[in-house]
Amino acid sequence: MNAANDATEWKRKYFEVLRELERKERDWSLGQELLTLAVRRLSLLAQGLDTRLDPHLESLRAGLRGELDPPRLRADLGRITQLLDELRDLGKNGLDDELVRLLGLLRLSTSRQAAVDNLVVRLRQTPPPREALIEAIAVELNQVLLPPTAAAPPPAAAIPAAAAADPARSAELLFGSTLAELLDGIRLAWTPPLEQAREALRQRLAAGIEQSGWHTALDACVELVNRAVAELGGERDELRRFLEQVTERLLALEALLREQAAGVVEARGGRAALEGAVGAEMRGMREGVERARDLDSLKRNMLARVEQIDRHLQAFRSAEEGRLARIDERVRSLSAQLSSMHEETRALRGLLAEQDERLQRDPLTGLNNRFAYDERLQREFVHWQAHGQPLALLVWDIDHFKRINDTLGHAIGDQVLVGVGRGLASGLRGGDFVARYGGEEFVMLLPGVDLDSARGIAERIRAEVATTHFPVTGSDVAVTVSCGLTLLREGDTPRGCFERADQGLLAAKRGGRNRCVAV
Ligand SMILES: Nc1nc2c(ncn2[C@@H]2O[C@H](COP(=O)(O)OP(=O)(O)OP(=O)(O)O)[C@@H](O)[C@H]2O)c(=O)[nH]1
Repeated sequence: MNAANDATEWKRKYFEVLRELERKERDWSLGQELLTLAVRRLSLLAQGLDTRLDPHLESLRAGLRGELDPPRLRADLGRITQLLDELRDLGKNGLDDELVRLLGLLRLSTSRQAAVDNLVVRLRQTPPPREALIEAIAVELNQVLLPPTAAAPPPAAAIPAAAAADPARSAELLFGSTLAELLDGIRLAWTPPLEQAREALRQRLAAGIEQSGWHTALDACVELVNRAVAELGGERDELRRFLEQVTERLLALEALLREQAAGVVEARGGRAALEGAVGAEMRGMREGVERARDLDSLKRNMLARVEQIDRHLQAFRSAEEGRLARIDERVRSLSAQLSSMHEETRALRGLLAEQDERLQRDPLTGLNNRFAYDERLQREFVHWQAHGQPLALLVWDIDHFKRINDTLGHAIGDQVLVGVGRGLASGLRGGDFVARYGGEEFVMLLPGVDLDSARGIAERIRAEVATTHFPVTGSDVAVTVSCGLTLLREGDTPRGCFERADQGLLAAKRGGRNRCVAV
């Protein structure tokens, strides 16, 4: 009886254990299937983020469809995490949009498809806060994940030995460790607080996640990744602002540099050195930006470079100031010298003009002298050669002047010379020229006057002198003058022309004086 009872009891216990084992096996299979689906759904979340990522996500999903192949899964996960690392500029809103889009891409059983489609429409119309969005998606995923499907055999290597006897526990551990591995592989720029949160979540996941907490664990992972992405965006904004500030400061420095450098011709060497130094710092900045792994080191590098540029500029400016002060001093002394030279030159020029005037003026009569006449005749001769305008040359001589000297004295003779000179000059118009040639002899140059006109002018002057009583000390004196005149002719030299006029004068003297002879 006892033996029979024992046998019955043993069988009952055996069947109980068998049922329990079958139940756990079903649970484990369900867990395994759910885990597979979770990873596939996670991969779907990332689908479409980047075309390079998509083939690996598809490969990962394909790997999860058949028998699990851990080395292949690990390879796919490695490549996916590496690519995720490159997708740092993914925005928070973009990820939310992707969640909704991916939810819309799910192809489910007819009963769930309508509910999911409905949810997608509602989310697109009025996007809820992100927490609510994740909650809604998690609810739908849970609905999809809960009905069991055909069980896949577990990969022996994926089941921890300690948990092998407990399939449910194995599923919890596998789910947790897979998520932890995924989380581990996401190489975003984790800030210290986020890194702490990630470590805490990873430990929680590694300890295993009960089936009822899977959607919360998924939420936590997505939430953490979104926070990291958002912080990355914030950090990028901060970096952009910082770089803008640096750029502004550099532009200000550059403007100052240009201002300092403007007009400084001699400072080429200093400027080249400064430009070289600034250029090196700028190159350092660029390399710093390329090498910088985080904002703090980038900021330190940038500020150090900017300060270095500032120092170069200060050194350049003080060198420039010294140089400009020396130039200023030199310029001041030069301008003092220049103004004194200018004064001296002006005085000298006045003196020269005075001397020139004296050189060209006859001191007795105040008329042009022989020297001035030679110069003027030369000029008129050149002009005549160029333009062919007539030029009349008249030579005058006071008749019997020796007698005046002899009878009235030399001093009275001088006064007569002055009077006659004045008389000759008063008979001319602007542009004409009269000079005392020497002794009691005078010459005239009448530009633009033909021979007839010259003869007329000479006659008028001669008559004027003949009828004038020139005042002298205590009396007045009447004199007559004779004139020989001619025009410049082809082949003439100034001297030849004068000699011809002189011949005319001689003829006038011979002809009885007080007359004009044109030749
Ligand atoms: N007072 C004065 N006499 C001068 C000056 N220059 C020349 N004479 C005189 O002028 C006189 C010129 O005399 P002549 O050359 O003989 O001729 P003239 O007496 O004028 O006789 P004709 O010319 O033939 O009419 C000389 O006695 C000179 O000494 C001068 O600057 N002042």
